[in-house]
Amino acid sequence: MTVLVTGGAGFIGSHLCRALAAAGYERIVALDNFNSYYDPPLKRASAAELAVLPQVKIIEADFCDAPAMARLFATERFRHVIHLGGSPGVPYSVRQPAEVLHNNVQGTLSLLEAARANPVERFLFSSSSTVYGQGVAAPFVEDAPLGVPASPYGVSKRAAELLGLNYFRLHQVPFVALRLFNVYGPRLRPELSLATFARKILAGEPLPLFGDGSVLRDFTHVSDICRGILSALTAPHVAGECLNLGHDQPIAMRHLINLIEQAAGRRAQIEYLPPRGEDLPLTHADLTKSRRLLGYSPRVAIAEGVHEYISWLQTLPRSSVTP
Ligand SMILES: Cc1cn([C@H]2C[C@H](O)[C@@H](COP(=O)(O)OP(=O)(O)O[C@H]3O[C@H](C)C(=O)[C@H](O)[C@H]3O)O2)c(=O)[nH]c1=O
Repeated sequence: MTVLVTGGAGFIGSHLCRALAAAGYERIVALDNFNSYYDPPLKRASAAELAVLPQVKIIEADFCDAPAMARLFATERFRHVIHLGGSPGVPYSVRQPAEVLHNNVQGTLSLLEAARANPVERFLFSSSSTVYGQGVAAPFVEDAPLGVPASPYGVSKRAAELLGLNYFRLHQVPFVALRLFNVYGPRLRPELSLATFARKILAGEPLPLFGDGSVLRDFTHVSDICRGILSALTAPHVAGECLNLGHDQPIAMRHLINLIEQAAGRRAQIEYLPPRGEDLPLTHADLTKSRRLLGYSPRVAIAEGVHEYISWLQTLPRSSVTP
């Protein structure tokens, strides 16, 4: 019985494949198209480390290629699909909306179609806190009305959620939308705030801060996210649901900078830039539903996670840390 992980060589995917193997899943297909969204050698290195695990098979393919996915699903007979892949960047989606909509919506559709023809026990989709949009009261509750997303990325995640929920109703694909809140940890994508700030501070360069540092983010450690995903594979009564995987303790960006300063033992220089229209002022997960349905309870405090991240960054060769 095989589990498919799309985006398997990416940041969350590479952690998840290890967590699945450690939890006893014996065959894991990590699908990735190794696109150039961020440093391809980083992903190749991550895939090479994964390939050492006997449970993991890496397949290089594009999940937007519907005929290829139909063939793959017919051959592999997946038990579970965990769809993490896609175009992940909020500002990138403002620059390249067509590409992001294609990868995140068309790509999800081609996997849903393949799962419709080759039934699976669970289809987990990595959605995002960005679907909550503007003007929603915090903490964000899954079944309360949503605002308009601030970015094409948020739109694409909401559209993909709606497709999956529709396939659950029409075709009984056991779809679950997991709304992830600012996931971080070792191997974090280098363009995100924690990675950017840490690299700049270690290099003694000014870091770019959009706004005055009061933006709040509910940073969630990747190990907590992996525990939530594993629970969602087997928990009863979750098909057709949207569930938050967050930390429920938002911090201001200026506090994040302080934590990095403490962990790195260096002071930050800050270049203040105007706020960006695509950024929500706040993300904050209400965890009532995911605690009830998944037994989800995040364990890693942000100070501990930032410390771990800085220690990991300092193990890398100097050339790959330089911003
Ligand atoms: C890279 C960068 C960011 N920022 C600001 C922009 C935001 O207000 C805040 C957090 O940005 P970050 O890049 O950490 O992540 P988000 O834009 O919240 O989006 C991320 O979290 C959601 C849930 C996803 O679903 C996305 O996949 C993921 O990209 O810091 C800066 O001020 N300077 C910088 O250099």
